[in-house]
Amino acid sequence: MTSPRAVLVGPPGSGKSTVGPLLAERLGVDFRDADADIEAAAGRSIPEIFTSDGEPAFRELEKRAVADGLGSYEGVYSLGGGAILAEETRALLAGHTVVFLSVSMPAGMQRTGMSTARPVLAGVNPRATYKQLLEARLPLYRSVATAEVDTDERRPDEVVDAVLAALGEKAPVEGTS
Ligand SMILES: Nc1ncnc2c1ncn2[C@@H]1O[C@H](COP(=O)(O)OP(=O)(O)O)[C@@H](O)[C@H]1O
Ligand SMILES: O=C(O)C1=C[C@@H](OP(=O)(O)O)[C@@H](O)[C@H](O)C1
Ligand SMILES: [Mg+2]
Repeated sequence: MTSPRAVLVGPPGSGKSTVGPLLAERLGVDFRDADADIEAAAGRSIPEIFTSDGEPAFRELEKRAVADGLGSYEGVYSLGGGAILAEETRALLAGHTVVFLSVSMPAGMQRTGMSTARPVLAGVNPRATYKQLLEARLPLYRSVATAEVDTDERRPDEVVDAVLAALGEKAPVEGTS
């Protein structure tokens, strides 16, 4: 049975899609992003899927994509921020190496603020939406995580260092790899 080397979870803006490829490069493994897989399979962007089919339909696609990925990927695997909302997905994550990338509300808002790519943050009061989302999901991220890394004060490459340390993998010394 194959298993991803590390699964990245966390709220929108925690840096899963940015840190994932950097982490994969450092570990010398492949990278996959569940959102990219869903978009490729559907032939549509995530906002398009939300608009035409609605969030429940997106969550179904997400559940199937993540179940496939967890069973077949061996590299670093970044999930969308809401993947852990599905109880089946949380159950499937048991036994995997799951890193929760945490982010505070101000930093997460700043990182996601300029983008329209996340329908869950669209609306009249993105601040309240983001706060609610963090509060509701924090226990879920923690329930599946085998390690937690705070991303607030770290650049993406520093997040990678912290993830490698949390996984017990020594970060290669500059210039020796
Ligand atoms: N550690 C970080 N420090 C500063 N900006 C970051 C960091 N990680 C990600 N970003 C930026 O935040 C935005 C969202 O990152 P992304 O990787 O898409 O997050 P996620 O996949 O978790 O939603 C991007 O513009 C990215 O460049
Ligand atoms: O938090 C969420 O519910 C979502 C987060 C997005 O991924 P990122 O966390 O990578 O932004 C994407 O899966 C979709 O827009 C829904
Ligand atoms: Mg992402």
